[in-house]
Amino acid sequence: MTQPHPAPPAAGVHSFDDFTRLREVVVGRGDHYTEHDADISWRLFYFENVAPHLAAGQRQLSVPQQIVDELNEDVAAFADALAGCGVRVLRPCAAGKDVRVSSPWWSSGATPPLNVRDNAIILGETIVETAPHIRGRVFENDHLKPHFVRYFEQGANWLSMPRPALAAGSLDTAYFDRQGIDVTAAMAGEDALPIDGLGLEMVFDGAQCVRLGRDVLVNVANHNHELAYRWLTRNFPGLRLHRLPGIADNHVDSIVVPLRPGLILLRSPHYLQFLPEAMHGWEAIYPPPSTVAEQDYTEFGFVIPTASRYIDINVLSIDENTVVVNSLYPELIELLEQRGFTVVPVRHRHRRLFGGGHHCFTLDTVRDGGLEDYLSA
Ligand SMILES: NC(=[NH2+])NCCC[C@H](N)C(=O)O
Repeated sequence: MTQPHPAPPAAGVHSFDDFTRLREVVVGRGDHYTEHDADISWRLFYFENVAPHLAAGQRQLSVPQQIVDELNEDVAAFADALAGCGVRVLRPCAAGKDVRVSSPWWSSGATPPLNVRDNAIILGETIVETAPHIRGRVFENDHLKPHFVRYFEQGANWLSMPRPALAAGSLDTAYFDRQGIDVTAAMAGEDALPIDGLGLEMVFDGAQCVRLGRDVLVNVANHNHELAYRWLTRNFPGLRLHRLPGIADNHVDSIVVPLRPGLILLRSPHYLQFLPEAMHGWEAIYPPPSTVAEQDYTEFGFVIPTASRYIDINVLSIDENTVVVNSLYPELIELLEQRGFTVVPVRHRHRRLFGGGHHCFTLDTVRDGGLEDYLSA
C-alpha cells in the first residue's frame, strides 16, 4: 500500500479509470460551506433529495458552523489517509466567505470546491472542464487552476466544454417529465434573465461518467446531457462511449462503482440491465443495509440533505485491492474485507449534507492504468 511515488508520467496527468493504483489526487475543501443558494439551478439539480424539504421561494439555506468544522475535520483526515497510502495529495485553494458570482443573466452564491469530481474529468492525459448545471458552480474550477496550469505545462491536454450561460430556460426537465414528476413548483420564482432564441444548452458534470480504460459510461438523462455526450464523442474519437440511458438525474457514482476489472459495486440489481452488454458477465456486489443510525440533526434546526442514503457507496479506490470506505458504514467494510479487499476506513459524518462522499471529494489526476480494453477480455 505504501509504494514509493514513481517518476511522474510524461504528460503530468494520466488517469483512465477509477481503480488502478492511485498516485496523485486533488482532494476538495469545504472552507466556508456555510450556505446553499437554493436558486432554480440548484433546486433542479438536487430535486430528488431536496424537494420534500424545501418551501417555495426559500433561497439561502444556512449550514451551522459546527457542521462545517466537522466536515473539514473529516476531509483533512481523508487527505491524510490518502497521503498515508503513498498518494500525492493536492488541494484546491480555499474559497472565500460569502462569495457571490454573477453573469449578465443571473447572480448566485458560490459553491466551495469540495466536490471536485463534479466540474472536471480526467480522460487519459486530458483535463476536461465540464459544463456546470448549478449557477453557483460556474467559477468553482478556478480554485484548481494552479494545478491545471502546471499539468498543462508538463504536457497534459486541457479542454473545456462550452460554458453554459444558464439563463432562464437553459435547463431541461425531461428526466422528471418522463417519470410524471412535476417540477414546476420548484422552478417557480426563476429570477434569471432569458437569452432570446437560446433554448436548452450543453450542461453536464464529470461525475456522470464512469471511466474504464478505453470505455467510458456516460449518463444521459436529458437534452442538456445529450449535447455533452455529442461533444465527448467529437472530442474523444479514441474512446468508446456507452450511453447509460438516464439511470439517474445526474451523477452516477453512488450507483455504479467499478472496483476492479470484472467486479462492480452496484446500488441494486435493477441497474444491471443498463450496463453495456460486455459488463453483464461482471460480478456485482450490492451494498448491505446499514445498521448505524443516521445522525439526528434536530438540535441544529433546519438542515437539508443534498445526497441520498446511498451516498456511502461512493468509495474511492487506491488500487484494485484497496478501497477507502466511510468508517460509519461497517457493513460495507465487512463485505469488502470478505471479498479480499484491504479497507482504509475514514470517517465522513455529514455525508448527506454536502452532496458528496469520498469519491466526489476527489479528482484523480494520476493512476497507473492506461487505455486498457476491459470490456472485451
Ligand atoms: N460526484 C458527486 N457529487 N456524486 C454524488 C452523487 C450523489 C447522488 N445524487 C445521491 O444522492 O446519492
